[in-house]
Amino acid sequence: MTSDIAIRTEELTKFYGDRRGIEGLDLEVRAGEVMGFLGPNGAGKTTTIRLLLDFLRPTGGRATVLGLDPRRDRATLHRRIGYLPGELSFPGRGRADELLRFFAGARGGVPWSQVTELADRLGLDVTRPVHAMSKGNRQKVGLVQAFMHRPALLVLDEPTSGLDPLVQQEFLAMVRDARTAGQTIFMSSHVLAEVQHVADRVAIVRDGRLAAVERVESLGRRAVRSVEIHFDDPVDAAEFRALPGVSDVVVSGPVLTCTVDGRLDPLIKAAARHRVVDLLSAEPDLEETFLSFYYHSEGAGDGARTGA
Ligand SMILES: Nc1ncnc2c1ncn2[C@@H]1O[C@H](COP(=O)(O)OP(=O)(O)OP(=O)(O)O)[C@@H](O)[C@H]1O
Repeated sequence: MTSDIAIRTEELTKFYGDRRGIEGLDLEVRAGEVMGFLGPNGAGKTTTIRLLLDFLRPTGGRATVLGLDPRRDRATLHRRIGYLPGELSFPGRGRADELLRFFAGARGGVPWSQVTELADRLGLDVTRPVHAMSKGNRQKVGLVQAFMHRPALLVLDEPTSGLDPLVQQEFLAMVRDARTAGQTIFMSSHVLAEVQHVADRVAIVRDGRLAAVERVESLGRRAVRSVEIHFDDPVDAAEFRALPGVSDVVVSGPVLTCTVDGRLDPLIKAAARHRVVDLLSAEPDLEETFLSFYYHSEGAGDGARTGA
Protein backbone atom coordinates (compact mmCIF):
# COMPACT_ATOMS: atom_id res chain seq x y z
CA MET A 1 0.00 0.00 0.00
CA THR A 2 1.47 3.31 -1.03
CA SER A 3 0.16 6.64 0.19
CA ASP A 4 -0.93 7.68 -3.30
CA ILE A 5 -3.73 5.11 -3.14
CA ALA A 6 -6.68 6.06 -0.92
CA ILE A 7 -8.76 2.93 -1.45
CA ARG A 8 -7.67 -0.43 -2.78
CA THR A 9 -9.86 -3.50 -3.05
CA GLU A 10 -8.61 -6.90 -4.14
CA GLU A 11 -11.12 -9.54 -5.18
CA LEU A 12 -13.53 -7.96 -2.73
CA THR A 13 -16.62 -10.14 -2.53
CA LYS A 14 -19.84 -10.14 -0.51
CA PHE A 15 -22.62 -12.68 -0.83
CA TYR A 16 -25.82 -12.40 1.20
CA GLY A 17 -26.53 -16.13 1.46
CA ASP A 18 -26.49 -17.13 -2.19
CA ARG A 19 -27.38 -13.62 -3.33
CA ARG A 20 -24.49 -11.68 -4.84
CA GLY A 21 -23.83 -8.21 -3.45
CA ILE A 22 -20.45 -7.62 -5.11
CA GLU A 23 -17.98 -10.13 -6.52
CA GLY A 24 -14.27 -10.03 -7.31
CA LEU A 25 -13.99 -6.24 -7.10
CA ASP A 26 -10.49 -4.95 -7.93
CA LEU A 27 -10.47 -1.20 -7.62
CA GLU A 28 -8.01 1.56 -6.84
CA VAL A 29 -8.95 5.10 -5.91
CA ARG A 30 -5.96 7.42 -6.07
CA ALA A 31 -5.29 9.96 -3.37
CA GLY A 32 -6.59 13.37 -4.46
CA GLU A 33 -8.98 12.19 -7.14
CA VAL A 34 -12.76 12.29 -7.37
CA MET A 35 -14.04 8.89 -8.38
CA GLY A 36 -17.66 8.34 -9.31
CA PHE A 37 -18.99 4.89 -8.49
CA LEU A 38 -21.79 4.30 -10.94
CA GLY A 39 -24.31 1.61 -11.50
CA PRO A 40 -28.03 0.97 -11.62
CA ASN A 41 -29.99 0.16 -8.48
CA GLY A 42 -28.94 -3.16 -7.00
CA ALA A 43 -25.55 -3.20 -8.79
CA GLY A 44 -23.58 -3.47 -5.55
CA LYS A 45 -22.55 0.12 -4.76
CA THR A 46 -23.88 0.30 -1.21
CA THR A 47 -22.55 -3.17 -0.45
CA THR A 48 -19.06 -2.08 -1.56
CA ILE A 49 -19.17 1.12 0.47
CA ARG A 50 -20.34 -0.71 3.59
CA LEU A 51 -17.50 -3.20 3.16
CA LEU A 52 -14.99 -0.33 2.99
CA LEU A 53 -16.25 0.92 6.35
CA ASP A 54 -16.50 -2.50 8.01
CA PHE A 55 -20.27 -2.19 8.37
CA LEU A 56 -20.28 -5.46 6.45
CA ARG A 57 -17.69 -8.23 6.49
CA PRO A 58 -16.49 -9.57 3.14
CA THR A 59 -17.19 -13.12 2.05
CA GLY A 60 -13.85 -12.99 0.26
CA GLY A 61 -11.05 -10.64 -0.76
CA ARG A 62 -9.90 -7.55 1.08
CA ALA A 63 -9.97 -3.76 1.20
CA THR A 64 -7.44 -1.20 2.37
CA VAL A 65 -8.64 2.32 3.08
CA LEU A 66 -6.17 5.15 3.79
CA GLY A 67 -3.61 2.42 4.32
CA LEU A 68 -5.73 0.87 7.07
CA ASP A 69 -7.51 -2.44 7.42
CA PRO A 70 -11.20 -1.49 7.88
CA ARG A 71 -11.74 -4.34 10.32
CA ARG A 72 -8.62 -3.99 12.47
CA ASP A 73 -8.43 -0.18 12.39
CA ARG A 74 -12.15 0.57 12.28
CA ALA A 75 -12.26 3.36 14.89
CA THR A 76 -9.21 5.18 13.47
CA LEU A 77 -10.59 4.87 9.97
CA HIS A 78 -14.02 6.19 10.93
CA ARG A 79 -12.41 9.26 12.50
CA ARG A 80 -10.29 9.95 9.43
CA ILE A 81 -12.94 9.70 6.77
CA GLY A 82 -16.16 11.54 6.06
CA TYR A 83 -19.00 9.13 5.37
CA LEU A 84 -22.49 9.76 4.08
CA PRO A 85 -24.63 6.63 4.28
CA GLY A 86 -27.21 5.90 1.60
CA GLU A 87 -29.97 5.50 4.18
CA LEU A 88 -29.74 8.25 6.78
CA SER A 89 -31.29 7.73 10.15
CA PHE A 90 -30.53 10.11 12.97
CA PRO A 91 -31.53 9.07 16.47
CA GLY A 92 -33.55 11.21 18.89
CA ARG A 93 -35.56 14.38 18.56
CA GLY A 94 -32.72 16.90 18.86
CA ARG A 95 -31.95 19.95 16.76
CA ALA A 96 -29.51 19.72 13.87
CA ASP A 97 -26.93 21.89 15.65
CA GLU A 98 -27.00 19.59 18.72
CA LEU A 99 -26.46 16.58 16.52
CA LEU A 100 -23.67 18.31 14.59
CA ARG A 101 -21.96 19.32 17.87
CA PHE A 102 -22.06 15.66 18.83
CA PHE A 103 -20.41 14.66 15.53
CA ALA A 104 -17.85 17.46 15.92
CA GLY A 105 -16.93 16.13 19.36
CA ALA A 106 -16.67 12.57 18.08
CA ARG A 107 -14.09 13.81 15.53
CA GLY A 108 -12.00 15.29 18.32
CA GLY A 109 -13.35 18.82 17.94
CA VAL A 110 -14.15 20.76 14.79
CA PRO A 111 -14.19 24.59 14.66
CA TRP A 112 -17.89 25.55 14.72
CA SER A 113 -17.28 28.05 11.91
CA GLN A 114 -16.53 25.10 9.59
CA VAL A 115 -19.92 23.65 10.43
CA THR A 116 -21.90 26.87 9.94
CA GLU A 117 -20.05 27.62 6.70
CA LEU A 118 -21.17 24.29 5.25
CA ALA A 119 -24.72 24.67 6.60
CA ASP A 120 -24.94 28.14 5.03
CA ARG A 121 -23.66 26.89 1.69
CA LEU A 122 -26.35 24.22 1.61
CA GLY A 123 -29.07 26.48 3.01
CA LEU A 124 -29.59 24.35 6.12
CA ASP A 125 -31.29 25.85 9.19
CA VAL A 126 -29.43 24.08 12.01
CA THR A 127 -31.85 25.28 14.68
CA ARG A 128 -34.57 22.92 13.45
CA PRO A 129 -35.15 19.45 14.88
CA VAL A 130 -33.82 16.78 12.54
CA HIS A 131 -36.75 14.38 12.96
CA ALA A 132 -39.12 17.04 11.56
CA MET A 133 -36.96 17.76 8.50
CA SER A 134 -37.66 16.81 4.89
CA LYS A 135 -35.51 14.12 3.28
CA GLY A 136 -33.54 16.83 1.47
CA ASN A 137 -32.76 18.73 4.66
CA ARG A 138 -31.75 15.55 6.48
CA GLN A 139 -29.43 14.85 3.55
CA LYS A 140 -27.87 18.28 4.11
CA VAL A 141 -27.24 17.39 7.78
CA GLY A 142 -25.60 14.19 6.54
CA LEU A 143 -23.39 16.14 4.14
CA VAL A 144 -22.36 18.68 6.77
CA GLN A 145 -21.28 15.92 9.17
CA ALA A 146 -19.35 14.18 6.37
CA PHE A 147 -17.44 17.32 5.28
CA MET A 148 -17.13 19.17 8.63
CA HIS A 149 -13.70 17.88 9.71
CA ARG A 150 -12.16 18.20 6.23
CA PRO A 151 -11.27 14.51 6.09
CA ALA A 152 -8.58 13.09 3.81
CA LEU A 153 -11.22 10.81 2.26
CA LEU A 154 -14.94 11.32 1.69
CA VAL A 155 -17.07 8.25 0.99
CA LEU A 156 -20.50 9.38 -0.13
CA ASP A 157 -23.36 7.01 -0.96
CA GLU A 158 -25.81 8.68 -3.36
CA PRO A 159 -24.99 12.15 -1.99
CA THR A 160 -27.39 14.13 -4.19
CA SER A 161 -30.39 12.00 -3.33
CA GLY A 162 -33.27 14.25 -2.23
CA LEU A 163 -31.44 17.52 -2.96
CA ASP A 164 -33.09 20.07 -5.22
CA PRO A 165 -31.10 21.12 -8.33
CA LEU A 166 -29.64 24.33 -6.88
CA VAL A 167 -28.43 22.55 -3.76
CA GLN A 168 -27.02 19.79 -5.97
CA GLN A 169 -24.93 22.43 -7.73
CA GLU A 170 -23.66 23.74 -4.39
CA PHE A 171 -22.82 20.20 -3.32
CA LEU A 172 -20.82 19.69 -6.53
CA ALA A 173 -18.97 22.95 -5.80
CA MET A 174 -18.14 21.55 -2.34
CA VAL A 175 -16.73 18.44 -3.99
CA ARG A 176 -14.58 20.57 -6.31
CA ASP A 177 -13.31 22.61 -3.36
CA ALA A 178 -12.50 19.45 -1.43
CA ARG A 179 -10.55 18.13 -4.41
CA THR A 180 -8.66 21.41 -4.70
CA ALA A 181 -7.78 21.07 -1.01
CA GLY A 182 -6.27 17.66 -1.77
CA GLN A 183 -9.06 15.51 -0.36
CA THR A 184 -10.10 12.27 -2.07
CA ILE A 185 -13.76 11.69 -2.90
CA PHE A 186 -15.42 8.36 -3.67
CA MET A 187 -19.10 8.92 -4.45
CA SER A 188 -21.77 6.59 -5.70
CA SER A 189 -24.59 7.46 -8.04
CA HIS A 190 -26.90 5.80 -10.49
CA VAL A 191 -26.86 8.90 -12.70
CA LEU A 192 -23.78 9.73 -14.75
CA ALA A 193 -24.76 13.39 -15.26
CA GLU A 194 -24.44 13.91 -11.52
CA VAL A 195 -20.80 12.92 -11.35
CA GLN A 196 -19.51 13.70 -14.81
CA HIS A 197 -18.80 17.35 -14.04
CA VAL A 198 -16.77 16.67 -10.91
CA ALA A 199 -15.27 13.21 -11.26
CA ASP A 200 -11.80 12.48 -12.63
CA ARG A 201 -12.72 8.85 -13.24
CA VAL A 202 -15.78 6.67 -12.97
CA ALA A 203 -15.97 3.02 -11.97
CA ILE A 204 -19.04 1.29 -13.32
CA VAL A 205 -20.60 -1.70 -11.64
CA ARG A 206 -23.30 -3.90 -13.04
CA ASP A 207 -24.82 -7.03 -11.53
CA GLY A 208 -22.30 -7.14 -8.71
CA ARG A 209 -19.25 -6.86 -10.97
CA LEU A 210 -16.94 -4.11 -12.13
CA ALA A 211 -17.76 -3.37 -15.77
CA ALA A 212 -15.27 -0.58 -16.43
CA VAL A 213 -13.07 2.14 -15.03
CA GLU A 214 -12.85 5.14 -17.33
CA ARG A 215 -11.47 8.65 -17.28
CA VAL A 216 -14.39 11.02 -17.57
CA GLU A 217 -12.90 12.83 -20.59
CA SER A 218 -12.83 9.60 -22.54
CA LEU A 219 -16.57 9.06 -22.07
CA GLY A 220 -17.38 11.82 -24.52
CA ARG A 221 -15.17 10.29 -27.19
CA ARG A 222 -16.96 6.99 -26.82
CA ALA A 223 -20.36 8.55 -27.28
CA VAL A 224 -22.37 8.09 -30.40
CA ARG A 225 -23.59 11.33 -31.90
CA SER A 226 -25.65 12.30 -34.90
CA VAL A 227 -24.07 14.68 -37.39
CA GLU A 228 -25.60 16.69 -40.21
CA ILE A 229 -23.40 18.41 -42.78
CA HIS A 230 -24.59 20.91 -45.36
CA PHE A 231 -22.39 21.26 -48.47
CA ASP A 232 -22.38 23.76 -51.29
CA ASP A 233 -22.97 20.98 -53.82
CA PRO A 234 -24.42 17.44 -53.76
CA VAL A 235 -22.05 14.76 -52.43
CA ASP A 236 -21.74 11.03 -52.97
CA ALA A 237 -22.76 8.89 -49.96
CA ALA A 238 -20.20 6.22 -50.94
CA GLU A 239 -17.38 8.60 -50.04
CA PHE A 240 -18.52 8.60 -46.42
CA ARG A 241 -19.84 5.07 -45.85
CA ALA A 242 -16.45 3.42 -45.41
CA LEU A 243 -15.12 5.92 -42.86
CA PRO A 244 -14.21 4.45 -39.48
CA GLY A 245 -16.95 4.95 -36.88
CA VAL A 246 -19.39 6.39 -39.42
CA SER A 247 -22.74 4.67 -40.04
CA ASP A 248 -26.36 5.40 -41.08
CA VAL A 249 -25.12 7.62 -43.92
CA VAL A 250 -27.99 9.28 -45.78
CA VAL A 251 -27.41 11.88 -48.48
CA SER A 252 -30.13 14.11 -49.76
CA GLY A 253 -28.66 16.43 -52.37
CA PRO A 254 -26.13 18.65 -50.57
CA VAL A 255 -27.12 17.47 -47.07
CA LEU A 256 -25.50 14.48 -45.39
CA THR A 257 -26.67 12.95 -42.12
CA CYS A 258 -24.91 10.15 -40.30
CA THR A 259 -24.08 8.65 -36.93
CA VAL A 260 -20.54 8.80 -35.60
CA ASP A 261 -19.25 6.45 -32.95
CA GLY A 262 -16.09 7.89 -31.42
CA ARG A 263 -13.91 10.60 -32.91
CA LEU A 264 -15.27 12.98 -35.51
CA ASP A 265 -11.87 13.33 -37.17
CA PRO A 266 -12.31 10.93 -40.16
CA LEU A 267 -15.65 12.49 -41.06
CA ILE A 268 -14.35 16.05 -40.76
CA LYS A 269 -11.35 15.26 -42.99
CA ALA A 270 -13.56 13.64 -45.62
CA ALA A 271 -16.04 16.52 -45.50
CA ALA A 272 -13.22 19.03 -45.89
CA ARG A 273 -12.63 17.76 -49.44
CA HIS A 274 -15.85 19.62 -50.28
CA ARG A 275 -17.09 23.11 -49.48
CA VAL A 276 -18.90 22.89 -46.13
CA VAL A 277 -21.68 25.38 -45.42
CA ASP A 278 -22.72 24.14 -42.00
CA LEU A 279 -22.16 21.29 -39.58
CA LEU A 280 -24.51 20.26 -36.78
CA SER A 281 -23.49 17.71 -34.17
CA ALA A 282 -26.07 16.68 -31.58
CA GLU A 283 -24.76 16.68 -28.01
CA PRO A 284 -23.97 13.12 -27.11
CA ASP A 285 -26.36 11.83 -24.51
CA LEU A 286 -23.90 9.93 -22.35
CA GLU A 287 -26.64 8.49 -20.25
CA GLU A 288 -28.23 6.75 -23.19
CA THR A 289 -25.14 5.76 -25.10
CA PHE A 290 -22.23 4.96 -22.84
CA LEU A 291 -24.08 3.86 -19.77
CA SER A 292 -26.75 1.92 -21.57
CA PHE A 293 -23.91 -0.03 -23.17
CA TYR A 294 -22.54 -1.01 -19.79
CA TYR A 295 -25.87 -1.41 -18.07
CA HIS A 296 -27.75 -3.42 -20.64
CA SER A 297 -25.59 -4.97 -23.33
CA GLU A 298 -24.94 -8.65 -22.96
CA GLY A 299 -21.38 -9.51 -22.06
CA ALA A 300 -20.35 -5.92 -21.41
CA GLY A 301 -19.24 -6.94 -17.95
CA ASP A 302 -17.19 -9.91 -19.11
CA GLY A 303 -13.68 -9.00 -18.20
CA ALA A 304 -13.46 -5.61 -16.55
CA ARG A 305 -11.92 -3.00 -18.80
CA THR A 306 -9.83 -0.48 -17.00
CA GLY A 307 -8.66 2.84 -18.34
CA ALA A 308 -5.73 4.83 -16.99
N1 LIG B 1 -29.11 -7.22 3.45
C1 LIG B 1 -29.24 -7.82 2.27
N2 LIG B 1 -29.72 -9.07 2.18
C2 LIG B 1 -29.85 -9.70 0.97
N3 LIG B 1 -29.50 -9.14 -0.21
C3 LIG B 1 -29.03 -7.88 -0.17
C4 LIG B 1 -28.86 -7.14 1.05
N4 LIG B 1 -28.36 -5.93 0.75
C5 LIG B 1 -28.20 -5.90 -0.58
N5 LIG B 1 -28.62 -7.06 -1.15
C6 LIG B 1 -28.57 -7.41 -2.58
O1 LIG B 1 -27.27 -7.18 -3.07
C7 LIG B 1 -27.30 -6.61 -4.37
C8 LIG B 1 -26.54 -5.30 -4.37
O2 LIG B 1 -27.23 -4.35 -3.56
P1 LIG B 1 -26.67 -2.90 -3.21
O3 LIG B 1 -27.62 -2.27 -2.24
O4 LIG B 1 -25.25 -3.01 -2.83
O5 LIG B 1 -26.78 -2.20 -4.62
P2 LIG B 1 -26.68 -0.64 -4.98
O6 LIG B 1 -25.89 -0.59 -6.24
O7 LIG B 1 -26.19 0.13 -3.82
O8 LIG B 1 -28.17 -0.27 -5.30
P3 LIG B 1 -29.11 0.81 -4.61
O9 LIG B 1 -28.75 2.10 -5.25
O10 LIG B 1 -30.47 0.34 -4.99
O11 LIG B 1 -28.83 0.75 -3.13
C9 LIG B 1 -28.78 -6.47 -4.73
O12 LIG B 1 -29.14 -7.59 -5.48
C10 LIG B 1 -29.46 -6.49 -3.38
O13 LIG B 1 -30.77 -7.01 -3.50
